[in-house]
Amino acid sequence: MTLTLAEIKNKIRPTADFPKKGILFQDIFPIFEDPKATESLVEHIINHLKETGTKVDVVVGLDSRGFLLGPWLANKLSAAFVPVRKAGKLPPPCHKVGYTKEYGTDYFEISQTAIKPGQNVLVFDDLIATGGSAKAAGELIQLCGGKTVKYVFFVELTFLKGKDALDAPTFSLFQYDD
Ligand SMILES: O=P(O)(O)OC[C@H]1O[C@H](OP(=O)(O)OP(=O)(O)O)[C@H](O)[C@@H]1O
Ligand SMILES: Nc1ncnc2[nH]cnc12
Ligand SMILES: [Mg+2]
Repeated sequence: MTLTLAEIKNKIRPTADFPKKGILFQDIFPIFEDPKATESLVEHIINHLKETGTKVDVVVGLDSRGFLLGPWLANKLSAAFVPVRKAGKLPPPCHKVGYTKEYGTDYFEISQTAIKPGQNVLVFDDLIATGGSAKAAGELIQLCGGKTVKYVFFVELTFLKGKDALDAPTFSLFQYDD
């Protein structure tokens, strides 16, 4: 039995002032404590992609929470999976970009050879806040010659307007507006 979006959203656990004062942290890990909820999450995403006829050659998952379902989605779409990793984790040659997220700054890297020029890429992550992380992933995909066709998240913090920074349409299952 597939869980409804409302049933899955109920499992997300908010914590005030984590990891920094002023941040309301939305913890998605309790969803994964329930295998049915996890499976339903995948089903809801795949149904949307099928309904919208999204053609995907490569799913790019963002280190680290984008690795939770990225390979699973790639498998369901018969697509490749490619990781974007935090700096220093992937062997060279890599492309590298710096970015700012809701509670810090970081660097992301991608293997220069993992995406072939012209491939259609879907970026997957658990959550979009300011959009800094997803935008950096889009820049890395451009450096590889790939074309980002969609950004997919479970959670969107709409009040931070992260999707305005992105170069392709976004899809999110759960929105929080404060
Ligand atoms: O839209 P933004 O403001 O860029 O924030 C969103 C990003 O922040 C979190 O990752 P984080 O870097 O905290 O690390 P993790 O995935 O390894 O937990 C989250 O998983 C997203 O990747
Ligand atoms: N408010 C938030 N909750 C969980 N993960 C996040 N990543 C960036 N902002 C976040
Ligand atoms: Mg992350």
